Amino acid sequence: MFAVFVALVLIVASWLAYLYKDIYWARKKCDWMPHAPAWPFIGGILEFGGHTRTIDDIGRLLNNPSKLCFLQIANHWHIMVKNYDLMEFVLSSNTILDKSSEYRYIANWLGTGLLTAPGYKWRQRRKIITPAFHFSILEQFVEIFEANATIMVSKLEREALDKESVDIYRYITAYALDTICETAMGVKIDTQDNKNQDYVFAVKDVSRITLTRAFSAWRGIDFLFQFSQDYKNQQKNLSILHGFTKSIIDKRRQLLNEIKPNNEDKEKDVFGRKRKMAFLDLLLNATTVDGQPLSMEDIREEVDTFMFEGHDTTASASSFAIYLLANHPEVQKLARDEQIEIFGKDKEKTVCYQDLQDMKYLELVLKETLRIYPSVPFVGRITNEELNYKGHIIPKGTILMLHLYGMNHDPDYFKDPEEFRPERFQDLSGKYPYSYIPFSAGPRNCIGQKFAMLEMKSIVSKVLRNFELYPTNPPHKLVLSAEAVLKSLNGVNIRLKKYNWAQN
Ligand code: HEM
Repeated sequence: MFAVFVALVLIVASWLAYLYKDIYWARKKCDWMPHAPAWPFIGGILEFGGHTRTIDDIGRLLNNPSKLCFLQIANHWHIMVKNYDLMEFVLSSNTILDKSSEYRYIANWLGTGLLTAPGYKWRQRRKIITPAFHFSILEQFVEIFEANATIMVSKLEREALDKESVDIYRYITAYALDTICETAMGVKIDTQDNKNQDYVFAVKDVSRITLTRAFSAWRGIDFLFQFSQDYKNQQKNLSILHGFTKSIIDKRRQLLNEIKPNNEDKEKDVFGRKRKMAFLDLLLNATTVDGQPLSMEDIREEVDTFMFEGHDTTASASSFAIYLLANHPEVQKLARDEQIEIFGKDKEKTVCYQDLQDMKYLELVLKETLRIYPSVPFVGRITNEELNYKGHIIPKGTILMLHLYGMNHDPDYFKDPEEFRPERFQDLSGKYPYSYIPFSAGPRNCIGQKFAMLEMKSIVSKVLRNFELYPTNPPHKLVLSAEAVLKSLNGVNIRLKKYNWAQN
């Protein structure tokens, strides 16, 4: 019996030694930066006090002159980065392209689509997908943005006008889901009319579970996670999400087949309307380097990636922009004056791409919103070789956690960082380009950045043309949570009154 016990102890000890041996060396090699307190085995997990405190907790660890911190969590180690030079070094690199291990939680849903793809696969996919964001394609989407925004305005008029408080995020997120689905997949899902709610719920729940796993010592371990209730929820949700995407891909494939080739109608859809090119069409027609069409799985993971990256990010940012406008009447006035200049007497005139380009002040408002509330607060990479950075070693296998939120709120880069001042972007000299990178930077930057700015301008413009925005009484205080996308856990509440455009 004693021998079995000793054998067991030896097995466990060897297993732990195997798991933790690299950390010992990583610690030593990273002695050129401050280290977060670490307990045996669990490391620095106790430094974190739950997801509403993640931003502050990381900010605290980085509050030192180097703006760097070595952090061990279980058997992984991170370098947390708010240091300008290292941020630039990582993001501008053509070799530090692999995403960190936290992304594998979302990979259950997104597979290895563009966001999560390892470097070698990413290059090929990025080449295939880049044309989908050409100006001529984005231009076609303006009509879809506007049509869905009209539905949202009617809903707000019915349900939210003159109420004490309305959570604008709820409305914008449904708008953004409808919009990304119609643009990316070419189909309407009408979530604004309360359809496909199981899909909407599954999107939300999978995002929540992803965050919980990224910041939990035991849920991050696949073997333990499979015994939790969230594992069961996740499996159910994934089957809804993947089933939905597959059925959409099938429908779109069928629709494209029904359009007669070499026929003057080929630019029209089956309903006789001018056919819009969806990203999905591009994927259905794409081939790999060896001339093979993309498989169903290849297409599905890209469509899921766009559904995720393309709605939650813009929904959060647009809601925060509207919240900031409601709380800053002088900025709201300037933004509306610009709308009046562009739309003249007719607030319902057909909006075109150029109109959105002309909204220069609104663009400053959105940039400043993304500085204060960056939709993606952190970006993670992993090193797959040992790196030499200014004579220091960054070991192979290091997770580099880039704190975009922290940079944006650092007074060394932005004077009075907590103040909402869109004008600051008018004369930002460009001295520190990597201090403001809401869409990341370098080769793996956000492919949807132009799409996002257009969509956000479109929806905020529509709201400004139809409503006066006010803070709630007392003013609503946001409870921020750094999920995969930055959110407010208690909603984004404001008050709305009808804006009388005729007075202009
Ligand atoms: C306010 C809106 C948005 C913000 C702030 C934003 C921000 C970002 C950031 C920071 C990254 C880098 C993520 C990382 O390295 O982990 C990224 C990547 C990406 N974004 Fe966006 N995004 C926005 C909207 C969109 C939209 C609308 C789409 C699609 C229509 C999109 C699609 C993507 C994709 C596919 C990637 C991965 C790119 C690659 O690795 O090549 N994003 N985004």
